[in-house]
Amino acid sequence: MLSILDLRARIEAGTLTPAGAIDLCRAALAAREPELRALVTLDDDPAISDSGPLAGIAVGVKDIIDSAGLPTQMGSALYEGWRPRGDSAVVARLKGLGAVALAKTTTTAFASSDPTATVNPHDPGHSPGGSSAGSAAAVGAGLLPLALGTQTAGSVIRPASYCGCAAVKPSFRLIPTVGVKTYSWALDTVGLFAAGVADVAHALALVTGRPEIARAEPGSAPRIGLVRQDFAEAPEPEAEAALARARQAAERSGAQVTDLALPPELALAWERHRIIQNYEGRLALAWEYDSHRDALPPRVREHLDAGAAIAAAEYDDARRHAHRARRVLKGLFSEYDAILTFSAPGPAPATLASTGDPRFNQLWTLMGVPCVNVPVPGERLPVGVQVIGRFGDDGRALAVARMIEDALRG
Ligand SMILES: NC(=O)CC(=O)O
Repeated sequence: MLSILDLRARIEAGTLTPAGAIDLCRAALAAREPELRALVTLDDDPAISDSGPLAGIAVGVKDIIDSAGLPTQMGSALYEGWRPRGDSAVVARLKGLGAVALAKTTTTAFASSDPTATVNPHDPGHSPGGSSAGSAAAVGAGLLPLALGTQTAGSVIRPASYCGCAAVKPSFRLIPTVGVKTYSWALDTVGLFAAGVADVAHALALVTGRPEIARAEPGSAPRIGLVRQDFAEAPEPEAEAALARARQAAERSGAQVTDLALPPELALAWERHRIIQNYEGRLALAWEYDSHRDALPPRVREHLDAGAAIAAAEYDDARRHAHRARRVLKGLFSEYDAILTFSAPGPAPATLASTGDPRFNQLWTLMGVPCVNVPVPGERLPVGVQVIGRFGDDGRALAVARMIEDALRG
């Protein structure tokens, strides 16, 4: 895969120019995009800066996130050809750092769960996941060093797990969602995909202006709670095996790993994630639903129908449960430095008709805590594991994730 850190080292050493780095991505895209179908649009003539810490780094931008000069089509015919005047906040920040918004990547319609045309880079008969399908597939295929996604349920961590790349769903609102099409204002979180955890940490530190995120250390013996979320359906054997390997890797690195059964408040919040997601989706997509319901694809129409049937009192009750669960989780993080759990129920589904199940992601999105996908090397399709930190402690979560990644690679 194309690593941000490797490309930047070559640029800073003078053995590669920023324009040359962009050309590497263009060549890689030309070779595999026809089969992968990860992109919606490609900028044929982007401005390429020679300065800035991300000069020469091509970025894939999920097609619900605005990038001036390129259409934002939301994965829906309703927005075909729609062009924003300006950049979203996160794209403006990336361009200010010297990065190039080279392409818009596929998204499920309105970042919901109707599959895209994108295929898994490791097996075209398998799903790349969603809703950030194109970003995960393009990075996992080694075509782009950095891509943007969003997560409302599991749309950053799950596709990264399926496509075998690192990713971070940061603490809630760490990256602004200004200029990003809203599905749920309480859940939507902008995330990053890159080749390895160190690349993701480097990019997050620059994008957020918090260099401490990339400098954080895991600590000499980090206390890790191994969570299986027994209240969710059991995972597949491949996910169990990946979690066991990650546990052993963490223990080899000096971590204390103990099994952690989540308190009941967390399960109650997990059950209510969909109430918040769909109630808010119905209101956020009111124009699309009220004026063009029949033009919506089946899954998003189904979710918005469900949202329309949720009473405000039920939504308010779900939010109270989420608030209580966040308080309980905050208390847990006084005893643990990180949580280790499944990134997805198993490897990518052997179908293009589904983007997979977010049941191991939705709770953490609702809690607003940082989540990192760590690819677990294997012969078969990729299966990742998820490292989760306390709210606002993104650097520590990434440091523990990197410790496990290094041990797995070792
Ligand atoms: N946007 C989302 O997070 C939906 C999903 O997990 O499929």
